[in-house]
Formats: sequence, C-alpha cells, structure tokens
Amino acid sequence: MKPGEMFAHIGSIVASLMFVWAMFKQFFPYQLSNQIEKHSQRLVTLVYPYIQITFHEFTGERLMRSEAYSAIENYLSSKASTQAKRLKADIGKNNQSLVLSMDDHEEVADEFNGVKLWWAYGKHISKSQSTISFHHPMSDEKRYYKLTFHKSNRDLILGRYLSHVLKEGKAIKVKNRQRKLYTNSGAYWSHVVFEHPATFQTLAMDPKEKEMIIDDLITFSKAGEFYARIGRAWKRGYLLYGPPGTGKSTMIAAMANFLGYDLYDLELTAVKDNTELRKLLIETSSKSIIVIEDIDCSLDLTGQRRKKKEEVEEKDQRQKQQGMQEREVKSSQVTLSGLLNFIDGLWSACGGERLIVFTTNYVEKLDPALVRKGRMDKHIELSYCGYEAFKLLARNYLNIESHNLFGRICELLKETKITPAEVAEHLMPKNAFRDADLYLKSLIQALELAKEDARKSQHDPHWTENDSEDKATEKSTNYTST
Ligand SMILES: Nc1ncnc2c1ncn2[C@@H]1O[C@H](COP(=O)(O)OP(=O)(O)OP(=O)(O)O)[C@@H](O)[C@H]1O
Ligand SMILES: [Mg+2]
Repeated sequence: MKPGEMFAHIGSIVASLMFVWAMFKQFFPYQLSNQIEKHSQRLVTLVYPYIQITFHEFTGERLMRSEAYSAIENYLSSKASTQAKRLKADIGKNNQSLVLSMDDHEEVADEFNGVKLWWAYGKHISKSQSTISFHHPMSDEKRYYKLTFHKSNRDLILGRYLSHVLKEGKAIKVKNRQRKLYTNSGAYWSHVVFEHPATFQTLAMDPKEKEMIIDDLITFSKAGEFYARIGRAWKRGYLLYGPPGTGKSTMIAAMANFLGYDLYDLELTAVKDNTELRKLLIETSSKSIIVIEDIDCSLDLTGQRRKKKEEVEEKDQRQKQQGMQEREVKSSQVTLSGLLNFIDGLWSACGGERLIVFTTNYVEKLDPALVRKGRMDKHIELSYCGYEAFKLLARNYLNIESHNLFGRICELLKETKITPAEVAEHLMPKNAFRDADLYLKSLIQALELAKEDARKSQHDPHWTENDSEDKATEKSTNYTST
C-alpha cells in the first residue's frame, strides 16, 4: 500500500471511531466524556500526524470549475507521467500533444524544500443518480485531488508550496493552450487560431542583435515581481522599423511564438474614436502582444479623418443655414493623445504582461512624442539583408551551410541593398529538384542588377528602376525554370 493510501486508511478508521464515539458519548457523565474526548484528540494527533486537503473540481453555488483544481491537474501532469502506473491520456488544447494525467485512485509523491508530500486523485459517485448515470456515466462524478502532508510542515505547505503549485500549474496551462490571433472590426475583437510558423531560428538578421532581443524578451517575461516592486505596469513597448520586406511582421510572429502570447492585431483605421480604442484595449488579455502595424499610416489617417470631420461640419453648417434641423456632429477620431493614453494611461495596466509593438517603414515620419524613450522602450531596426542573414536563409531554404558562390554573394551584399524578403524569393524552391546552384545564380544576377541600378541612379537622377525590375524577373525566371 502506498503511503498516501495508508494515511487515508488510518484517517478513515479514526473518522469511524469518532463517529461511534459521537453516538455513545451521551451515555457517559459529562465530566468523563469531556476527559475522554480531550485524551482521544491527543491520541488521534499522535496516531495520525498528517493533514489532508481536498481540492474539488467544481466549487461554489454555481459549480464553476475550480481554478485551483485545473492548476493542480496541470502541475501534476508531468509527475503523473513519470510516477503513476495508470494514466489517462487526452489531446491537449493545442491539438498537438498528448496530455497525461493520473487515473482514478492513483497517487504521486512530490518534494518541496526537502519535505515529502503526496497527491492522490479520486472521485465520489453520487448514489442517488443511478438512472442519469445510465445515459451519462460520468455526469455525477465529483472529482478531486487530495494532498497529504505531515502537520509539522503546515506553514510551508499552506504557504509557499501551494502558491508554487498554482503558479507552475498556470504557467503549464499557458504553455499548452491554443493561442489566438485577434483582429478588430470596429469595436469588436474576433479571433482565429494563431499558427504562424515563424521563429527566431528562421528569422534572418544580425545574430548579436537577435540574441539581444531574445534576452530582452526573456527578462521582460520574468519581471512580474520587479515591475510590481517599482510600481510600474508590466508592459513593454517595441518599435520595429525598416523598409518593406525586412521581417517586421515575421519578427512579431516569432515573438508571440517564443513567449507563447496571444496576438492582438489592432487595425486603428477601423476604430471610430478614443473611447472605442479604450474599450478594445481593456478587452485584451494578459500575456499578449498588441500590434499596430504601419503606425505612420494610422496617424496620417487621423489627419484624413480630421478633414472628413471638417467636411461634415461644413455640410452641417450649410444645412443649418438652409433652416434644416441641426444634427449632432460626433467627434469620431482616434487621436495621437488617445494613442499615448493607451501606452501610458492607468487603465493600460489592467491585465498586465503585455507587449505593445508598433511597426513603420518611415520612423522619421513619426511624431517624436510617440517614439520617445520610455514610451517605446526598445527601437529595433530591421534592415537590408547582410551576409549572416543570407547564410541563415540559405540554410533554411536550400539546406546548405556553404557554397563556392557564397563569396561573390557576400561581396555583392556589401555593395547592394536587398531585403531578406527578396533574397527569400530567389531561394524559394520552384521545382522538386533543389539545385542550390540555380537559386544562388539567380540571386547573384538580381544583386548585380540592383547594384547597376544604384550606380545609374547615382549618375542619372531621372533613372527609373522599372526597366531593370522587368529584366530581373525575366532573368530569374530563365534560371529557375530550367
Ligand atoms: N528577416 C527575415 N527573415 C526571414 N524571412 C524574412 C525576413 N524578412 C522577410 N522575410 C520573408 O519575407 C516575407 C515578408 O516579410 P514581412 O512581412 O515580415 O516584412 P515586413 O518588414 O513586415 O514588411 P512590411 O513593411 O511591408 O510590412 C515573410 O513572409 C518572410 O518569409
Ligand atoms: Mg509587415
């Protein structure tokens, strides 16, 4: 018999004895029964020095699923898979992995700060519901986890150990959950399952810079207590800037995958005003990345909206002059100050643990108020493809570490500006036979043409690139279709 089961047995024997005593104590004189009770309590504590806590699956009047129960379930799943002999298996919420848990009346041991304790899984089946059980055999099961530990460790277990279990269990749940990509239409979020394959391993950029970003993310995600201590909201702002096709959106997906966060892709142009913006943002959950892409365009739009509003006002004025009924003019615009409120405002702290990411192609166009340090904590430039980034793309796309054409490509990359997206386009397999030579030559040709264009435009400001773009497409098609 396992220790936990043994304690449970002793416990139930003691409980039966107490029951019998409660029935018969009325036949004893009061003084005597008092003495017996006092001594028997002492005896019970001596014989059974263990404490048991039961965590039921459903709690409260409305029988909500207990958060503690599900955290314990997650916490114990890894222990169950290594210790329990009888396991239950189910597909996890991410639809990718099997989640294992203990089967009925199984038990696992745990250790915390050198103290041993036992978790048992069990269920009560309600006797009165046999007819219902016929149709829904599981419907009247009341499942629970029971924790047994020595009474000398009461403070440790009730304090630090249980909060450790809840924290770990919740973290495991976050890791296993199916993540979501939210988009807004007007003031409402809708979501789809987020399954973007981008990772930091597949993101082509300067390795040192990449390492710094990863470190920054790790530090942020572990800094909950630090932010609480210094009295700041647990959030961090990133500004990603660079030409189109340098990997800004790809990096955001990689960040979400790395941290296991949900993504909220906020389309500012669809938001009517600051109130709507606030509503949307309050609805975002913890452990998420709020993204506003092309922030420069969104702010331009504010200008356009202002124009529209002015037009409405003018029209209203005309109508008034014509003796028509006055119509209420709504100020419907998201303003820069509304956006700044979103970054700094009090309510932006609700939920906690959130990254706010802005992207732009034109960092110089942004209002300095928006990008000043402290608001956007980190400015990350994603730029044209360097040699290191190219090597990573070649490894990912062509599965090669080196090639005799790499030297020439390295030279050309120093002299030419080409985005990782363009490089990726040339390395993208076009047929079943992946001949690295063909793809690399196609890339070299594109680089040479780009270099030539740059030279021509330096000498002749009227030179347009359209001509050579056509040529480049033509030539790369020649290479890849052979
Ligand atoms: N640094 C990179 N590493 C790996 N792939 C990249 C990188 N940059 C671009 N790509 C590839 O190019 C495609 C376009 O990149 P992405 O959408 O991330 O660019 P962007 O910087 O967001 O551009 P835009 O400014 O137009 O939004 C991606 O799907 C990806 O396959
Ligand atoms: Mg993008």
